[in-house]
Formats: sequence, structure tokens, C-alpha cells
Amino acid sequence: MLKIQNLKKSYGSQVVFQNLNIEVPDGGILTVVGPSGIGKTTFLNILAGLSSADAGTIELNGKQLELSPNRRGTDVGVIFQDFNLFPQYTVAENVTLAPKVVKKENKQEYQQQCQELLKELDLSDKQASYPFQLSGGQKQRVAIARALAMKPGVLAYDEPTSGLDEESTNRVTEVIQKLQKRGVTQIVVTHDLPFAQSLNGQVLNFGTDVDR
Ligand SMILES: Nc1ncnc2c1ncn2[C@@H]1O[C@H](COP(=O)(O)OP(=O)(O)OP(=O)(O)O)[C@@H](O)[C@H]1O
Repeated sequence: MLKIQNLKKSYGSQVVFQNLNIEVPDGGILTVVGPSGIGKTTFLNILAGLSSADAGTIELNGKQLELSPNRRGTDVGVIFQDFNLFPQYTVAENVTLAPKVVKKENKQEYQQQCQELLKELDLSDKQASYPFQLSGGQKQRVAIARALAMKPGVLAYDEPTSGLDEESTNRVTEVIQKLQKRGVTQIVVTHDLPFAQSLNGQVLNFGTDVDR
């Protein structure tokens, strides 16, 4: 369970949001929508531990997350809009780097996990490719595999359909639904209303549901 209580964030005198309360059950999908400049990315950055909050708490399975850019750990995995893949590494190296270096998993463990994730995300034939050799949708699935390799409690996506065609967008929906069946809790920030509706999750509309 992801439990957000009384979360508040301001930039100077501008309150971006306050009194934000929301609960997402394990395996739940929360879609975060709202107009440009309303605070969606700010919310995602706080959740990801990339930005501080002024007040409030975020609890994941009873454990309070540190709400500052100093947070360590792998509680929340984020798929950024530009994917942030390492261009000098192959797909398989992108997926195994953090389990190897950060989690210090043994080679057999991280390699096996990588094979499973690439298979699940339909990327087995791309494992030796470099990011520049992939389509946008493929790069995104590598970013998802790389995040999942760290076994996060929550997986969050920033505008996952931006720049994708209809077929790739449908693919993203399928991946998110597949991960939901596996019990992964997911937060999806999006402008794309038809896509948000297709996910059939709980909706947080920053334009209408949030105090400022
Ligand atoms: N580092 C910052 N310093 C000051 N103000 C900021 C900062 N980051 C964001 N803001 C302001 O906070 C508000 C929310 O921005 P945010 O990027 O979270 O919106 P958004 O909903 O993600 O927009 P978009 O959909 O266009 O990405 C905006 O008014 C923005 O100008």
C-alpha cells in the first residue's frame, strides 16, 4: 500500500499543492492527469526522491519514505520521458548495471533476471543492441526492464506515451496491465486522456482534485 498524507509543496510563495491525500493498494494503478504546469512532475519528483516536500508523509508498505533529494534505496522506480538509458551500454548492460553495482547481486542472479525481464517485455532479440539502434517504444520497454530489475515497490512513469504512435501506445497499455497482474503498484503521469482511460485505474486530477 502506498499512502500519501497531507503532502504539500511550494516554490517560494506559489503553493503547487497542499493537503494531498491518496492511497494506492498493492497492484493498483494511479493515473495523474491535469493541465500543463499544474504540478504533476513536481509530485512525481517528490515521490521519486528527487525533490523535497514542505510537509506531509509518503508511506510504502508501512515504511516512511524520505522526502528529500538525498533518499537512497530502490523503493520507487521511475521511467523518465527521455528514458535516460546509458548510450554506451547494450540493452542487457543497461538492465544489469544497477543490480550488479548497487545491489551487488551475483552474476547468475542478475543475468537470469535480465533474460526474464527482456522476455517479458518482448526484447529478447535486442539484448545486444545499443539504445541508438532502438525505436522509441523499445527504448521505453528497456527503461521499464531496467527499473523492474531493482524490484521497486512502486513504478512511476512520466508521460509514457509522449512521442509514441498508436501501436506503441497500445503496447505501453499492455505492459502496464501485465505488470498490474503481477502486483506491481504503478503511477502514471500523463496528458493523454484516452490513454489514461484505457488504464482503468484510480485517477488523481491535479486540475480539480487538489488544494492550492
Ligand atoms: N524548480 C522550480 N522552481 C520554481 N517553480 C517551479 C519549479 N519546478 C516547477 N515549478 C513550477 O511549479 C508548477 C508545476 O510545475 P510542474 O512541472 O510540476 O507541472 P506539470 O503539471 O508537470 O506540467 P507539464 O504537464 O507541462 O509537464 C509550475 O507553475 C512551474 O512553473
